[in-house]
Amino acid sequence: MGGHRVAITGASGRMGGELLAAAAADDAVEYVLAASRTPEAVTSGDAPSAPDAVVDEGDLDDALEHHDVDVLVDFTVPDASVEYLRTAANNGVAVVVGTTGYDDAELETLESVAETVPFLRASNFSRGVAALRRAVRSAVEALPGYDVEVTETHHNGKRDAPSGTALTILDDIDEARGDAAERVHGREGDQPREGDEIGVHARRAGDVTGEHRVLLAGNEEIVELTHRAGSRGIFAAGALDAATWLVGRDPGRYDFDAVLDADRDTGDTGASQ
Ligand SMILES: NC(=O)C1=CN([C@@H]2O[C@H](COP(=O)(O)OP(=O)(O)OC[C@H]3O[C@@H](n4cnc5c(N)ncnc54)[C@H](OP(=O)(O)O)[C@@H]3O)[C@@H](O)[C@H]2O)C=CC1
Ligand SMILES: O=C(O)C1=N[C@H](C(=O)O)C[C@H](O)C1
Repeated sequence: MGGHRVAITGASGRMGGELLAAAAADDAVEYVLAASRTPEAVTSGDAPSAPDAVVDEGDLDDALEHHDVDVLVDFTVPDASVEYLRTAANNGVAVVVGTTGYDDAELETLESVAETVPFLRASNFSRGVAALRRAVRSAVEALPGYDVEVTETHHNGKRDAPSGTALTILDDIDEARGDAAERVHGREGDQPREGDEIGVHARRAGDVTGEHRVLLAGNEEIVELTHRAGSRGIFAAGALDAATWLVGRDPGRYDFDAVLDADRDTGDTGASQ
């Protein structure tokens, strides 16, 4: 076989479960170590997605070496994630990170692992959002002076707002405009739109997997670009593709776009029939 060995932190979470299922179906993955602060809650036994081993988060350090892990995939919460990544870096294990909601200090610590190991972080591992980002950059460049508003909708269990993807799209818009616009979160009372500010709206409802919408309006016309995730499986599959791509690379920071570029070169677009 000769695939690689993956550790999944936060294995008891929504994304953790999806990653276990995707890893079980991925021929490039030879061995799965699941880690959690609640290992008893991790899918185990005879379930088709059951990992090869489950450890408590406190045992992660020893387990990475003992189970000869190549790459750690983390979708958890910022403070736990920073600790998991430090542990991975100390063990020379590559890291793929999907967690969102870091503050600036946490981000700095997180990114320092790239000095030691290959590190790839993305706020969204879907191919469709990568395409949405390209479309948004192109529309913003083509429509200078148009008003822009960004709206994201997620399930009622999501902690961070605005979503990591919305923040990435806002950064993309700033880059395309060559300027950092003021971000107005929600709107209430006597608060008309001013200058080139960008309105940002976060909605939390039901079990919505994730929707991102960018509205550009001006010149008596409207352009709306929307991505809707149909399942969390797309994020898990993207993260595992990134893990496969990352194993064996030099220490440093890598982008999900590089993974997608490599897939396009080989004709693997991830599209189901
Ligand atoms: N980049 C991308 O493509 C995507 C990113 N995400 C991001 O992934 C992250 C996880 O999302 P989701 O799976 O829905 O969240 P969940 O709340 O379902 O899972 C979070 C996981 O983290 C664990 N956890 C929570 N708090 C702690 C803590 N203090 N110490 C250790 N472990 C902890 C939970 O453990 P326990 O089960 O014991 O509570 C659980 O396993 C979020 O930041 C989300 O935004 C989500 C989807 C796609
Ligand atoms: O928490 C989620 O669910 C998601 N989080 C990511 C984000 O914050 O952008 C990606 C996706 O939208 C789902």
